[in-house]
Amino acid sequence: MITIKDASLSYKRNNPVIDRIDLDIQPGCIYGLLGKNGEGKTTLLNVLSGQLFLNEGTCHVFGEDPAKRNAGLLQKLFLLPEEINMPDVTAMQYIRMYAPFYPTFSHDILKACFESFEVDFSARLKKMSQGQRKKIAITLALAVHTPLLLMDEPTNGLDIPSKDVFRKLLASFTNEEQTVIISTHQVRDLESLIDAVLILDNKKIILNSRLNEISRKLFFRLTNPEEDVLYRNQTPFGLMGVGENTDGEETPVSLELLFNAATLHPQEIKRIFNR
Ligand SMILES: Nc1ncnc2c1ncn2[C@@H]1O[C@H](COP(=O)(O)OP(=O)(O)OP(=O)(O)O)[C@@H](O)[C@H]1O
Repeated sequence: MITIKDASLSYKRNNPVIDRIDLDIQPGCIYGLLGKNGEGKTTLLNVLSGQLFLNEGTCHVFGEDPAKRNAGLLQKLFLLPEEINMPDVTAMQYIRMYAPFYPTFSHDILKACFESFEVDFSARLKKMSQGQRKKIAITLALAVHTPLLLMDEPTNGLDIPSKDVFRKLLASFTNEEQTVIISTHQVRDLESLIDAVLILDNKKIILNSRLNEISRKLFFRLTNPEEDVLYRNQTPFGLMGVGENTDGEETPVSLELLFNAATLHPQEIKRIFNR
């Protein structure tokens, strides 16, 4: 449903942010998009939503080039940006400004989000805190219920209980017909929510894999110092490590260990995932 081929984008001449990347995104999955600061996550989400244009290569979303900004395609996708400039209207007026554009808009989801986030939808956005405004923005993103939902750091600014509410709402109100891509540094907020991981590093996609494939190919557990691992980290419980899973071990994926292993050893990760 998303196919990117040989794609490059530069803000400055001869300095691409993404460089000849290929990417296939399957429908019906929640993807976690990970990458260090400045690696191009926001840029990629903007390309997918038709707000930035590639210098080279092609991008197709539901078979169309988002750069053409056809209304039919724009109705099928929604980008929740990290920072949003909101007008001086009430939360409900804000939602009503956008709702008519999206044929998939769901009043049931809207009601559930307002109730769960406990926000006053008659309050003016300009008088809300940053976190309260974020809840309104997330509410709109979930309620439009588009087949493709792109979220840039959605949990930034949310308090701890609201992060939990966000996870529950996302899990309840997305279905197999929707694809969600969530860019974040808060990997703990994504654990138990995502089905697949994308890692952007050094201008390339160095991993695009479902969690079940990741746990088939890698182990994540306490290790002894002599063991051959890709990356390990001292924790209060001992040395947690990630390594190639050659014995059919079944261990839960740690996104933090995975990210460190992949960015430190991209070639090894490529070898393991291509075998
Ligand atoms: N409008 C712009 N003009 C010039 N350079 C830009 C512009 N927007 C982003 N960049 C540069 O492109 C690179 C990628 O930025 P981007 O915001 O996509 O990264 P990111 O992975 O989302 O970062 P972060 O995790 O810090 O939010 C950075 O080096 C950034 O400085």
